[in-house]
Amino acid sequence: MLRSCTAGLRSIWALRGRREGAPRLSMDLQPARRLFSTEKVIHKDWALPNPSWSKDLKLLFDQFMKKCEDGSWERLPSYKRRSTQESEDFKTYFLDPKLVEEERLSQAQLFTRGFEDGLGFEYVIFKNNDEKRTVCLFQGGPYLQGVPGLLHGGAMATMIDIALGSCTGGAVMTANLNINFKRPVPLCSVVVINSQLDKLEGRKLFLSCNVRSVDEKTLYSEATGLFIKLDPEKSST
Ligand SMILES: CCCCCCCCCCCC(=O)SCCNC(=O)CCNC(=O)[C@H](O)C(C)(C)COP(=O)(O)OP(=O)(O)OC[C@H]1O[C@@H](n2cnc3c(N)ncnc32)[C@H](O)[C@@H]1OP(=O)(O)O
Repeated sequence: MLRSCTAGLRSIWALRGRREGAPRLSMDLQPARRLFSTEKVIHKDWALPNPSWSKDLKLLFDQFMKKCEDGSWERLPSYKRRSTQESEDFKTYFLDPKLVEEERLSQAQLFTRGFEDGLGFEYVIFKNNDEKRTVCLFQGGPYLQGVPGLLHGGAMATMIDIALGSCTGGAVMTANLNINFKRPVPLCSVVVINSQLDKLEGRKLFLSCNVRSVDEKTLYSEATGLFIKLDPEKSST
């Protein structure tokens, strides 16, 4: 499995740069300031297929895109940087200019989108607003290895946090995340994270999810999360 993953990656590296919108490899090695001054890179939607996506991931993606046609589901776009409005919302609560330099902040990006195609987190989230649930399709690449041949639990936890967070909306923070890792996830495989909002209690959002294999036969993890809507009266800094 790992050998096919590596072979796949070799062709990905050969292909990238030819793909529209893909930053060239040489450019990615330049200082972050140059990378982030490129509008095309900042505004690129990363939750779309690229050559590193396996057959399973592409197939599931196509199935969910079909479900989007009647409006019951929507694909959530994913950017390296939050929109200006979102950033402003969070800045109000957390950003003490004494703690984070403006120049550093201008380099900030969502760390799950900081890898070359196929090497790290490849994922897309679909949301059903009426049912208050999301489905995240996730393929963890070779740079997310923990135990040899297996996905690192922290990478799984990251995706679970993002998947649960995608059920919330608005300015929220994770207060509690509880994960039961039941089976190890093979590196480069595709998993499906089904998340739902279970309860809303004031500012508290109680969520849960499970992580399964594409054929649904393997239950990899189960998790619950508590997210808190930020209180405009409070600032954490
Ligand atoms: C595709 C796009 C997707 C995009 C989706 C992207 C999602 C990305 C997700 C990334 C999220 C993160 O990484 S977030 C980073 C990791 N998390 C953090 O750093 C959070 C650090 N903690 C905090 O800043 C704070 O504790 C907050 C904001 C969570 C809560 O502070 P607060 O606003 O002052 O609220 P507070 O009064 O303390 O609590 C409100 C109520 O919640 C309860 N409460 C608070 N914390 C807990 C807790 N751990 N366990 C139980 N209960 C708790 C309190 O008892 C209270 O209940 P009651 O008295 O009202 O009953």
